[in-house]
Amino acid sequence: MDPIIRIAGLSKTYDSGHQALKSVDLEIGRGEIFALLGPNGAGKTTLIGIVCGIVRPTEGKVTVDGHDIISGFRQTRGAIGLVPQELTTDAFETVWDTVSFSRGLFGKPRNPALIESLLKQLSLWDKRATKIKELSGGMKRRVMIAKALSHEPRILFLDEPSAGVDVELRRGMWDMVRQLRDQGVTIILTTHYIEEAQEMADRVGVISHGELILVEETQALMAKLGKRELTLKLAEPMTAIPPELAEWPLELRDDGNALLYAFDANAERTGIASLIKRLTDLGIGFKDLATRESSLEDIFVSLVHQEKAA
Ligand SMILES: Nc1ncnc2c1ncn2[C@@H]1O[C@H](COP(=O)(O)OP(=O)(O)OP(=O)(O)O)[C@@H](O)[C@H]1O
Repeated sequence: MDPIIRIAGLSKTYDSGHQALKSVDLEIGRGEIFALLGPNGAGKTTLIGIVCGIVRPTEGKVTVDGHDIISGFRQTRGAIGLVPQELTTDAFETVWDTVSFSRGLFGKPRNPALIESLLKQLSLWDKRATKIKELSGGMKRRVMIAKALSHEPRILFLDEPSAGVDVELRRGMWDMVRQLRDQGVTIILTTHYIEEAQEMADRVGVISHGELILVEETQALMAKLGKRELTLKLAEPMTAIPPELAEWPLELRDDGNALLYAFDANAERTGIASLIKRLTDLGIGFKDLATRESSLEDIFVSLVHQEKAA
């Protein structure tokens, strides 16, 4: 991996005494899409804020494209586009003006052709003369993306890009993020929509209580921790799982109309054949049977749960 961002021993304690980050080490590869997952208050925004030079670290070192974020602030901030969680833009400005102005803030010469192509790519071209306050929430969010891209950054941070965005727009945004990656932009996103990470990210990092508890390639993580689930639709509903089935970790679902069995797909013996034989012996009939792979969401929930328990 050729890292574009290197984070080493990064800690942050706010003036309140709250430790939001605990010795985080992380490298982000050039041109990758990296998703940072974690429950509310885990420290994601703090981490992004530090890399972008908005929050001062308490300890540790961060470099962006070889430049230190503190001594080389101008170079590092210029390389980064940030789409914050909160919409921060002047409500009375037009789309065109606000995006053009953002470019100027980075000391870049005017480039109307670039602004035009950004607005077209983000389906904002026909809104270019509209005031921000007259836009829908999803449009405002796209304006924030256009602003963040206006100075042609090599790295884009998206903090909760899908919050409050409908499904169709979300898909459109994912396409745009992939296009940017194809153009060589490195993308780091935080998300609560695990599906978003599963769909887009090359790697995911899980942060909990300020600690980075896991960093892994998305596909490898799914393969390693992934479980499969077998659902048996019962011919007759059940009120309780019979004791004769105690050796399988079963759950009743769908008001007793279905039995769920989670198994390790990589194990030599899945236990399915013996379960079905036992059900037949007990005269328990089923109408249908289906298996499904667990999602990144299941994996994430169990990881954070395990960490809490520890
Ligand atoms: N300026 C601040 N002063 C004191 N504490 C802060 C400050 N900013 C954030 N915190 C605390 O630091 C912790 C991490 O916050 P942060 O915003 O980084 O979390 P997050 O993972 O981005 O959460 P969310 O998913 O809710 O955005 C939280 O407990 C938060 O209350």
